[in-house]
Amino acid sequence: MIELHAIRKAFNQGHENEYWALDGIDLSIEANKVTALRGPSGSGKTTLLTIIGCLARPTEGRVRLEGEDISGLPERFLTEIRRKRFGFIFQQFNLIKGLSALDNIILPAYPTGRPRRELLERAEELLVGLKLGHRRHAKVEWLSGGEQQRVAICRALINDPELLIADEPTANLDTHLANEFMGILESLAGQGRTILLTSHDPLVVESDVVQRVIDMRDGRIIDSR
Ligand SMILES: Nc1ncnc2c1ncn2[C@@H]1O[C@H](COP(=O)(O)OP(=O)(O)OP(=O)(O)O)[C@@H](O)[C@H]1O
Repeated sequence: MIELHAIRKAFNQGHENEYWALDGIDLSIEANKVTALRGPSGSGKTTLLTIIGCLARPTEGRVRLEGEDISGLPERFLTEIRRKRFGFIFQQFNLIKGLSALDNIILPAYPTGRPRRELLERAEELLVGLKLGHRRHAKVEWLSGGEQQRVAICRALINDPELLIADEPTANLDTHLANEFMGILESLAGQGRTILLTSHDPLVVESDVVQRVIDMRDGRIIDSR
């Protein structure tokens, strides 16, 4: 689905504090699989996610999506790809306070022009699927951490993305909620979704739901199984 070729990423390029967060990544992310990036803090996992998700551009190297080289596309095309084909679940969930669960979920779908009624129906369906239908009108700041994450998952799914990207999805969850998240992941994987996540949580990377683990260190891939 996605192929990376010789990806390098520098921060503060040309300055005294130039830092190469990724240093030669060749990787192919397969469709319909759950892949995890594992590695110590600072190994480049999040940086790699942002490049795969078209949130950032590599300094060097090529990214191909379904065979098409997207590395050089203008920003508006990348935004379009991001919106239509990827769903993101961030570590801090990034929900908008003051808005209800439903309103948070439909936000990424506004630019698509789909009718609000249709979006609300789909958002409700997603919430019910994650056993949170009864909290649909609650403001997100009233929800527990696990509930907030489920809202974030619904939001990531509202545009029916081919690839779901999650950065340290269990970092803010206790063991019980982390197990609950793994159950959700299992059902999403069962629907044939392609999922890419970063994690150093053994509960995630050692679970049977994760089909491929890629080990990173110092901006490189050191192992892959
Ligand atoms: N905007 C930035 N400016 C400068 N350096 C950065 C920037 N973003 C990341 N880095 C550096 O790049 C390296 C890789 O960071 P990255 O966030 O990808 O690591 P990570 O493996 O996801 O770590 P963690 O597990 O702690 O989230 C780190 O050393 C980090 O300090």
